[in-house]
Amino acid sequence: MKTVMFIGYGSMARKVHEMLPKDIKLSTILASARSAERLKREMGESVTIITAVEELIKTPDIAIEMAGQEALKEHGLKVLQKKIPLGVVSVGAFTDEKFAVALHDAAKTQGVNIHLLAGAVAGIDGINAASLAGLDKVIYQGRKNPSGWRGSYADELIDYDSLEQSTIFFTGTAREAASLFPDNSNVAATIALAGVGLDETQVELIADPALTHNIHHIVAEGVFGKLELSITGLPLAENPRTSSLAAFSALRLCHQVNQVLQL
Ligand SMILES: NC(=O)C1=CN([C@@H]2O[C@H](COP(=O)(O)OP(=O)(O)OC[C@H]3O[C@@H](n4cnc5c(N)ncnc54)[C@H](O)[C@@H]3O)[C@@H](O)[C@H]2O)C=CC1
Ligand SMILES: O=C([O-])CC(=O)C(=O)O
Repeated sequence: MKTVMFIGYGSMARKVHEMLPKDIKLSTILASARSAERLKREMGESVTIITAVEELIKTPDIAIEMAGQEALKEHGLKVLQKKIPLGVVSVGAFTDEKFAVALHDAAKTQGVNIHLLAGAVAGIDGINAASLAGLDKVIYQGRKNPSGWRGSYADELIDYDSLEQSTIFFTGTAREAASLFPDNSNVAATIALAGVGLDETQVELIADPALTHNIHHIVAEGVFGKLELSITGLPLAENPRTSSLAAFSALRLCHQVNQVLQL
């Protein structure tokens, strides 16, 4: 039986746990100090709850971060230093160049991989393949109901009470988007790292009170031709910021632990 450690046990991680394949066991949760005691009561003996990588007793086959950019910065390096492959959803942390280099070097030294998950979007494979031949431009638009932006830096840019129609409240680069909106725009960083980079990928963020889904629209043009892709993703019931597909992309990595055929 292969084992997985989750870093963070919020909306996304709970969904992945609920759907884990039978041959993968959640052995450990690396939780925040605030939630550790509550999780110990909830999980009983079945899952070990720790708050630091140093407390790890049995090494899992893979660790998946689903806790936020700061948590990735807190635990990512230590996970890799234990030779544990690492799945990452808070890809926006890679906007911090020093951290990105340190994480990359640690993985290389230890001989393990970092899996940057596609998260809430699709088409990362195609964008990455196209980038090898040359991409002229990549544009990402993220549209959510205002509830999907609340609690972020958007609060300073949007007057929620008077918002009646679809409104672009941010235009900038993927680097700016993923660092200004760390819980809502990690996909901008993922698309950028697959394609033309964090400073060349154009991003527009939109609040639309009529929306019940999170809409991700990507346009990429280059030597290969043109890609235009739109995802109308259902948010997780527990967290309107997070599209359910992001959880399923982490679930996919759990499946891949036992898969010979890697799609
Ligand atoms: N790439 C993508 O498509 C997406 C990425 N994300 C990223 O995934 C993260 C998780 O999303 P949700 O589960 O919806 O958020 P959530 O807020 O429901 O859960 C986050 C969990 O992480 C825990 N946590 C926070 N700091 C921690 C730390 N230092 N160590 C251990 N645990 C810690 C919290 O206690 C909470 O249980 C988001 O913060 C965002 O960075 C979210 C949506 C899409
Ligand atoms: O789940 C989504 O719709 C995208 C998201 O929050 C992120 O990229 O951080």
